[in-house]
Amino acid sequence: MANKWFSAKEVAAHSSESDCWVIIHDKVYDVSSFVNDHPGGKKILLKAAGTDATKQFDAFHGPGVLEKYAHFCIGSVGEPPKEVAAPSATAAIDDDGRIFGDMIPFGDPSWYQDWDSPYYKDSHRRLRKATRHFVDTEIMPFVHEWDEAKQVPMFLFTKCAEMGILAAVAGTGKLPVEYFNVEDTLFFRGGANAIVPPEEFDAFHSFIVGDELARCGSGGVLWGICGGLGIGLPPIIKFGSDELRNRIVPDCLAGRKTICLAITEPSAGSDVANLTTVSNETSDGYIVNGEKKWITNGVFADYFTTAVRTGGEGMGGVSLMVIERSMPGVSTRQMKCSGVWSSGTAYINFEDVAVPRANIVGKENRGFKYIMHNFNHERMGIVTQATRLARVCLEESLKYGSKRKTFGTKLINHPVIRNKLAHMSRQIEATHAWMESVLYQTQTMPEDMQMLKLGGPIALLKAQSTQTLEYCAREACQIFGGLAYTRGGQGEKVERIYREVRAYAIPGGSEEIMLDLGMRQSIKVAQMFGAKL
Ligand code: HEM
Repeated sequence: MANKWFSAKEVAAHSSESDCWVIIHDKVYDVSSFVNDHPGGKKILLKAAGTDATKQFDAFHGPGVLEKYAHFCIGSVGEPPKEVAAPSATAAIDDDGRIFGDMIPFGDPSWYQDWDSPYYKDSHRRLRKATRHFVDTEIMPFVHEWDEAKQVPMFLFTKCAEMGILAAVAGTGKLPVEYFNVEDTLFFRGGANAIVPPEEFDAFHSFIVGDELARCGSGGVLWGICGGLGIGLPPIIKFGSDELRNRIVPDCLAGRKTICLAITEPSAGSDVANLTTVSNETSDGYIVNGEKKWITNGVFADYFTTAVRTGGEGMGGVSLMVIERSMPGVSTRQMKCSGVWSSGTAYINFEDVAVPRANIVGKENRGFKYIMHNFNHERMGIVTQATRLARVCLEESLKYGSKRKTFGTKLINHPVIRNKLAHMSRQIEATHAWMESVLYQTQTMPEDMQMLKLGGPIALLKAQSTQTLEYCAREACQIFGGLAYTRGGQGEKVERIYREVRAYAIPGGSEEIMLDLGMRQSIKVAQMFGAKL
């Protein structure tokens, strides 16, 4: 951004179609080259030419527009400061990290807003700040573009790897330091002085990265970055042979290759035990035939961690194996879905694909167990994202509601709107508190106990989070009115989130299955521990 200073009089001299400047929030924008392309129209922009158009601008645009068009900024209005500029307001209030973010009520979790919490320490606060900066500058301004293009750019994976994001969300509960160089990442380099010293990494660090990423307000971008990696890689890290791990994991964590999990089929969704992709054994491996459907990242992934029937019927005959895009007989096509557009949801065909024995994950016919191992982690990822997306709906509604006026007063002054905001807030805060409590168990409870005791609560929590998301998305759309019915612009996030609700409520266990499983499992576990039911 240029560091020049202009008087209001100087700006006023640039008020024609070929020479058009406007002042917005004390910054001067030269929009001469944009007049004819302005989505709101040429005339309306020209009417504001040479003037301070802050008020009109704020009424019609979301905050991301100025970031995206920062290249039009040629300087500021007023006198240059006599001394070196004071630190920004955010830096001033951010010294001890107790206050962070915009302070919109319930727009961020309570530990951002000066509440005490037993879960977070300085490394969590530093990570929160670094991740937010990355999302604000490298992701948020481009989300709409990527979504409309129906793909995230491949350079995003290397950027995320360089931050340490891919390693943080790789999903094994700890940092997979054997497979990436911590000194190559912003988060983890520097030993004891790192943003997060690697040995301090815990479930809350991973959670913060997922939570802050979800502020981008796009399930497509979120799943584009980590929807495949977060569930496709853990089985390999946990159960793969040394050779398989060393061949695949470092490339995926460095963003050089991408991976996805291929389980669901056209006729086997939540019903994993009945999948029909089959293999015939050969002397050096398998010949695989079958179809997979709704596979996140399948459009571009290099590796498919695939559930294949290698044995008899039911869950005991399923293996996990890594199928590679380069293998003859693999073809993928993009599916047309309501949401998560940029995540590359694919329909996959395997036709006589020869898969070497070395690509089997763990032991033959143990795939069902490995898949089950993944579920708690996958569901907690969905809970994290769904809860933040619900918060985004609330935050956007509060921001919009405090500038949009109807019947002579701001929307937030209408009790009927405040009632909606209240119901959104109470559900988000309740879900968030439960989520933190469960997360804490994932880092204190032995892993075998987690499998037993957390499966039920996590299933219920998943349903809680997606129903909260559904409620908040709906109410936010009502608050935004027509703006939530058009793609892009001020209602961009809520319009998209509303379309993406089902992408959270169905995969990873539909609400119906989650609610039933959650109760069934909880009753069974309680009985095991002595409840007389
Ligand atoms: C730096 C200057 C400006 C830029 C970069 C800009 C950019 C944009 C963009 C990208 C949109 C599409 C909607 C969105 O993404 O939010 C838009 C829409 C619009 N803009 Fe601007 N704009 C500027 C200044 C202004 C000014 C000064 C006015 C009014 C005086 C204005 C009035 C509008 C209107 C009425 C719309 C349509 C809103 C709608 O669809 O609801 N813009 N502008």
